[in-house]
Amino acid sequence: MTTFNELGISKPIMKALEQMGFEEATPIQAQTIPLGLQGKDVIGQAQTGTGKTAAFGIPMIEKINQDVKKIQGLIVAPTRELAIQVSEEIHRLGKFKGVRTLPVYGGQHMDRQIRALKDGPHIVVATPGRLLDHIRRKTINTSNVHTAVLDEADEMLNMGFIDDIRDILKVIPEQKQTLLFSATMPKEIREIAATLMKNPEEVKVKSKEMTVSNIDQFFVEVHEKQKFDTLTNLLDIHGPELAIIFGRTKKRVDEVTEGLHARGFRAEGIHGDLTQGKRMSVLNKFKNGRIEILVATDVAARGLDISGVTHVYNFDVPQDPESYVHRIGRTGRAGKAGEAISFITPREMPHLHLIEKVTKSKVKRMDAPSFDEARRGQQQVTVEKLTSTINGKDLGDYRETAAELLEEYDSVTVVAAALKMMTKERRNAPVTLSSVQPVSVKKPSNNKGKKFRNDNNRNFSRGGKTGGGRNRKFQNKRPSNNTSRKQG
Ligand SMILES: Nc1ncnc2c1ncn2[C@@H]1O[C@H](COP(=O)(O)OP(=O)(O)OP(=O)(O)O)[C@@H](O)[C@H]1O
Ligand SMILES: [Mg+2]
Repeated sequence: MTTFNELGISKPIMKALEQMGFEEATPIQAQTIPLGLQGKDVIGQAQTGTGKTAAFGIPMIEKINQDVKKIQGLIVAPTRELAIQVSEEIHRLGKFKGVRTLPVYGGQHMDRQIRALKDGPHIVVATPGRLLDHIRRKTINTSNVHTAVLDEADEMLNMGFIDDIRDILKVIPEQKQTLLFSATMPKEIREIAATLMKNPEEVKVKSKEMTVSNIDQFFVEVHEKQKFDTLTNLLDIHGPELAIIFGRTKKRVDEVTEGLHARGFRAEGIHGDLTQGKRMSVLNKFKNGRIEILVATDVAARGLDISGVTHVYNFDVPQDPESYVHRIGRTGRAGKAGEAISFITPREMPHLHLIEKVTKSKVKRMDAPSFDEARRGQQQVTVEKLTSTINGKDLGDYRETAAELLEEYDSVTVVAAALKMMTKERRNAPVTLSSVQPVSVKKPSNNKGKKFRNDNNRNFSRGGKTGGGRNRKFQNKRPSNNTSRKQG
């Protein structure tokens, strides 16, 4: 265990960490903060939800001279929502030092952005396309940047972004420090990374699996046509606090969302075809629990840190093992428990085996529940609510009313009626989705860099609070590292 004090962190940042409830450094933070402070180039790999943002954020903030109103730190992230989230975390960490941070991303008014940039932020967190736009218009000056970070580095160095990244790094002073972070780092991407850095130190938090141990991983073998019923049955049984359902395409996301509405679930979809305003509003609704289900393309797979996500469903199997790691990593963050359930059609079983092999994790079989089991599962969710009320709350004058009721009816009838009222019975509306092709196994050598940038993967950004809170001690049962890659 390493305390932040031992890492030699300055007072204003210590104060921020205390306010954020960070009690001790996570392994990736303990290992990379000293290197960052020494000015070394670093490739940092650690599992999802283990605090990589602060691992690169803290040393960057330490090195900012807040009296110089120029951009000194640049962080590049693959999606808009992620740029906003990282910017918010950097703001929280740096506020007592007076460090000013600005997120800069596509889909936002250029004029407003230019005005905010004129105010002289110290750190800019940007998506690559919009950043390049500003560099070309000379509305962002990178000549004072001493630290550059690529968050989700393997994704940023993948086919869709690599040229932009090279162009961005070209205009930053040669003597800069470059930090690359991700939960996944396929070998061929690591090789590209090394060409952009000076003798980078590679820090890999040791762990057998790429995925975090606090996520229980399951698969359900299910035919395409049965997927939707299986999904709603599972949702009834699991009663997730917040759930993310990943679908392969935008159309798929829209159809699943509509289907869920038809069956009475509070769900909204998020993908790259929506306006930025809509994307933000959907994400915010999800974060404050006004909707309980987010249906998403891979645009939401990387980096997003939303507290309360208890379940991730891969309605469609992810295209590659790295995407699997990031998708399921939206739950089980900061030591919390989570469950991930992947739907696999019989023809896709080899693909599941590839995922297991590359991530070195065991995905357990779960039987698809029947409609009857789902009904009983729903009732069980109600029973749990009822028992926690019995145990936890002062029932006051409800007891009196209950006693009166029991003079008139027998106890089983009274409890059954209460359960029926409390249970959200689903409408069993028929839902048919358009058919899709099963995913086939890709040969491992098949230039991994060139993955399908199929959907809206680019330009996802997320806004809003990170799971804040007091005393957030990392209870990671088995701290380990992980791996990540593309999407955007
Ligand atoms: N030392 C710490 N103690 C307690 N909580 C922490 C600590 N460091 C980070 N956190 C919290 O843990 C959560 C996950 O952190 P973060 O988003 O940086 O993870 P990550 O490693 O970047 O994950 P991903 O690979 O999914 O991007 C955040 O809510 C963050 O505020
Ligand atoms: Mg991250």
